[in-house]
Amino acid sequence: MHGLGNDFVVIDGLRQQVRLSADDIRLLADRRFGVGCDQVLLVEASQDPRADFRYRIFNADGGEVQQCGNGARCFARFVRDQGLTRKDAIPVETLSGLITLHVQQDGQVRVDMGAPILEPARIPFRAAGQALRYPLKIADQLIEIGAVSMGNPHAVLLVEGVAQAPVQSWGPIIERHADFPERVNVGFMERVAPDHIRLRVWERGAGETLACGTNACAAVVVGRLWSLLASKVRVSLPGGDLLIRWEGPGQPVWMTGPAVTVFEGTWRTDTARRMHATGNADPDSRIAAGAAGRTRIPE
Ligand SMILES: N[C@H](CCC[C@H](N)C(=O)O)C(=O)O
Repeated sequence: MHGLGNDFVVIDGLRQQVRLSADDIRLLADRRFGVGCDQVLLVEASQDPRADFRYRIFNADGGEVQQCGNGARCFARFVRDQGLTRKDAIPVETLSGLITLHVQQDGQVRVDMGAPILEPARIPFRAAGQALRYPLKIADQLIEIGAVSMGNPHAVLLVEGVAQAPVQSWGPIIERHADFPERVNVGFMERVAPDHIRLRVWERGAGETLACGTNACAAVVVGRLWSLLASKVRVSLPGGDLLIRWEGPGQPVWMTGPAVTVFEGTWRTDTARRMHATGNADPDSRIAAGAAGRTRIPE
């Protein structure tokens, strides 16, 4: 499935017993040796009486994370299309708490992503205290960022134009900056108008993606805190547009956008693991292929 080109392998953990290691996730997410995706979503029964389901989110690097905006919409589409619920308002448990998904008549999904978290310790982000703008030293430069959690951590910086933004160079540096002890997703925001931004995102554990729902929320929060944006903003990402609404501190962020199913299938974990384990690519050629960016070869 995908939400604006941010793609997912969504696994039914309700009607089958699923146990995947971090290696399995990396292999499944690999675009040559596996199926290929930015994140893997695992749908399971909820432990929370207020929700019928929980869904777990794993980045392509195998790490489990707290929240995923595009993934939440795809989860809603999945449980509806699989006949697992007939509700229009679907409460779901995630690592960062309960969120409610609304499947609309037009096929779009509207999500209450909860209120943004601005206290540095809860992002987590190392800072002297809470502020609107934070200095961040990268290489020999001092840049200014906003820092927000949507259940998962986000840094947002303003750029003149997203096309020339240093996503590939600064993205990985900021993702692993010492001031973000759990790493961070990095948004490069171009303000077009009070109700319109362009955004490119280097995602924690996945690299640059075509869209990132939680960073779109975080960017609008930062833009409003910096008095640059209105309460309703069209966020144009490389994969398409999201509509984000935020009335101000303490209020929830609402995200509306599409969710598309592109394929259904069966992943043969046994053969995939065995075939990969016996793969005879010699280390040098694997490294060369990886270096050429042709594929992300799991270790
Ligand atoms: N890379 C994110 C998880 C996926 C978020 C993104 N795909 C979205 O749509 O919000 C993280 O490590 O927190």
